[in-house]
Amino acid sequence: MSSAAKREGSQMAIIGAGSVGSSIAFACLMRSVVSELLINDFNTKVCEGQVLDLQDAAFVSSTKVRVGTPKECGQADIIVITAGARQKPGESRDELVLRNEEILRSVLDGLQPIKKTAILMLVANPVNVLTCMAQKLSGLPPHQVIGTGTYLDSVRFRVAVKDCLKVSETSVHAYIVGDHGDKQVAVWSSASMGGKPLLAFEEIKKMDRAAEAAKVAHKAYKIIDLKGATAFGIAAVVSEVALCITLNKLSVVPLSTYCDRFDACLSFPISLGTNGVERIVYPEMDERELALVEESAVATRHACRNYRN
Ligand SMILES: NC(=O)C1=CN([C@@H]2O[C@H](COP(=O)(O)OP(=O)(O)OC[C@H]3O[C@@H](n4cnc5c(N)ncnc54)[C@H](O)[C@@H]3O)[C@@H](O)[C@H]2O)C=CC1
Ligand SMILES: CC(=O)C(=O)O
Repeated sequence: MSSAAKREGSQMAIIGAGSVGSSIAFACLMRSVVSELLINDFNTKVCEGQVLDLQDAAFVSSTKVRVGTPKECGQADIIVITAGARQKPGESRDELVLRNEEILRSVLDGLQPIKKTAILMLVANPVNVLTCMAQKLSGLPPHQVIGTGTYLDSVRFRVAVKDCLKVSETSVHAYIVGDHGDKQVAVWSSASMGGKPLLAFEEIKKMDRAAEAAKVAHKAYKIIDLKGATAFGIAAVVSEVALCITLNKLSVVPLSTYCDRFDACLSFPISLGTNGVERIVYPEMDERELALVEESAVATRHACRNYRN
């Protein structure tokens, strides 16, 4: 089936039309990811403004865009949730949890009944905790509820490595796993480029790897200090994830889902298609990396204690 045919008639809904929601809408519009984009925000004035602005850009796209009611959004094939408070400078993602759990609860209520085959994608932070909550409360099977997890962190990681090795980032196979936040883990031990372990390259041996991983983990803080929010990176990520879904690409990308090995919603490479998560891949990790992932699993289990069976 051609890409265009596969996308025919497909709808994506974006809940939350702030910086992140509107940037995601723009990225998806530019890439004609679906036939129709529905945008919803409880701030109806901002929502209408964003939609009118996006409609001005739609002439280069085959996607139509309009305001959607919560009920209409609940019937979309892909539902992206960005509604939520964002970090103030210096604030961690975890500190948003109480505010954003409340918002997510009301968003999910408004979307019901959610289309049985929909893929629900959480973007609002803390994304692992909200993914766990949505797996429990949305009524969808867990493999249809994902979070953007450490995809953006992994992109940031690959850029650091490609700058060091002077190759394109698509040639670097490297993942940040676990937490999309301060406890994220850079998996150096099994990362590779051109079939060769990263740790076997002289440039990587000489690199201050701990400092590079810390820079990746702190990049969002730096952007928030400078401009108040991050938006373009996550927008590119969501457009790519949405294409994986609409085109049933089965690409392996790091996203949040329930990980049985750690009994928590964490971010690990998964293969993703139209039906959602097809498989989870746990990369080889050394003892230190594994211990750090276990630490973030404990923290996530604790944060999700009210939404676990
Ligand atoms: N997962 C990731 O990699 C990233 C996640 N984020 C997260 O995305 C979230 C949104 O960030 P921004 O767009 O910068 O914030 P923002 O403040 O610009 O936009 C949030 C929007 O949500 C809306 N909203 C709040 N409650 C709602 C409800 N019940 N129903 C509908 N809309 C509602 C607000 O009216 C506002 O327009 C934050 O939690 C932020 O931390 C941001 C960047 C990357
Ligand atoms: C804000 C956020 O989660 C990020 O840019 O990574």
